[in-house]
Amino acid sequence: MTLRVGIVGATGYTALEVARLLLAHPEAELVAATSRAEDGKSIAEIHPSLAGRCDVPIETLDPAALAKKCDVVMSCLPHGASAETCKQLIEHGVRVVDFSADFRLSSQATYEKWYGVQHPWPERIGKTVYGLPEFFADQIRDADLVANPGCYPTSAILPLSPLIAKQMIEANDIIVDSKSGVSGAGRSAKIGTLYCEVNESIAAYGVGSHRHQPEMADLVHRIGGQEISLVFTPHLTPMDRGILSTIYVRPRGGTAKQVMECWREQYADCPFVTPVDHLPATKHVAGTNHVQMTARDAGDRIVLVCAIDNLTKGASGAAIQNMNVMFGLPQTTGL
Ligand SMILES: NC(=O)C1=CN([C@@H]2O[C@H](COP(=O)(O)OP(=O)(O)OC[C@H]3O[C@@H](n4cnc5c(N)ncnc54)[C@H](OP(=O)(O)O)[C@@H]3O)[C@@H](O)[C@H]2O)C=CC1
Ligand SMILES: CC(=O)N[C@@H](CCC(=O)OP(=O)(O)O)C(=O)O
Repeated sequence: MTLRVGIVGATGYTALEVARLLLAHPEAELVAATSRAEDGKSIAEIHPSLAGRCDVPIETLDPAALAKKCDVVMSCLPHGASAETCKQLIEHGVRVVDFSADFRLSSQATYEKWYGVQHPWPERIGKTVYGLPEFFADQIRDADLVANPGCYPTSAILPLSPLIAKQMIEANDIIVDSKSGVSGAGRSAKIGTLYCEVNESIAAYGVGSHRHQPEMADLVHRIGGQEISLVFTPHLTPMDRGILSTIYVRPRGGTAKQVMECWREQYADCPFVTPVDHLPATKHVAGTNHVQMTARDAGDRIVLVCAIDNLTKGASGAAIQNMNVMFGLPQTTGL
């Protein structure tokens, strides 16, 4: 039976990436798409790269109607708005992958501090599985709601967690320096993402205050069993898509070679995570769900370098991977 997939927030970049990936998925099909602004158009009118390949109409569907049409809904909404929609969809019996940060953290207080809003459904905080099948596939399988990871956190949690779990690095001395393509900021116009602002320029932002810092710390703690403290600095770079994270850690006696061995053992059965000998670049993973990472000795530190595509493994590819796990398909189906 073909899985019927719906998208809420169909005008955005992650929605386009879900639609693109579903075109190649042999067991799932996009059947419904909603938006507040573009009711009555087809999804290909909003995303011209889909022309001739996908003509799903964009409709105003209430959660009950959407739930009836779908086996799973991708909630591609911003944080805050997403939680309320997810709640209503689940109450109407459909399973949901939430792209926002609303259910990723394990504490309501941390969410409200970093996001500056009251949580609309606090009962589910700490009771929603984090959508990283590399660690949580068993819980994802039966979940009604999956909190799809943030893009930057994916690029830090995957390299760091096994090293913390094995106590190979100092837990309180970690620097995550990340660069992202502009699609990470979403499709709606903001001055900081205009061509003239980002072209031929790289800039740091959110220094010491970016909301992905607590997500990285929370998840590495949950997976690795040890509290960590880290500094995270994101940068906006003049490319469409991709994230490169350069992570500075202090080894507890080991070497980069041992880090690579640890990763190779940890991710041996994970089809999308590849420790590589070369220095990964965003181009090596662009448009794919793959994660490449490597480690190098550098004085009294080890430097970890991890590349992902923010729209694929950082968002929509991960969501399809999660959907596959939820419905008993191989993780790689359609990816
Ligand atoms: N871009 C990326 O690389 C990543 C994004 N994410 C997360 O995925 C989600 C979607 O991101 P992305 O596609 O980039 O975002 P976009 O800004 O491109 O699209 C978001 C969509 O949500 C709808 N929307 C916006 N505000 C509201 C609101 N208040 N209530 C209801 N609907 C609203 C809009 O549709 P309309 O106005 O037509 O209703 C819009 O199409 C966000 O939570 C984002 O943080 C996660 C990882 C990576
Ligand atoms: C380049 C850029 O602006 N990136 C976004 C992160 C996108 C993302 O993953 O955001 P959520 O955690 O909200 O889902 C940012 O820094 O806000």
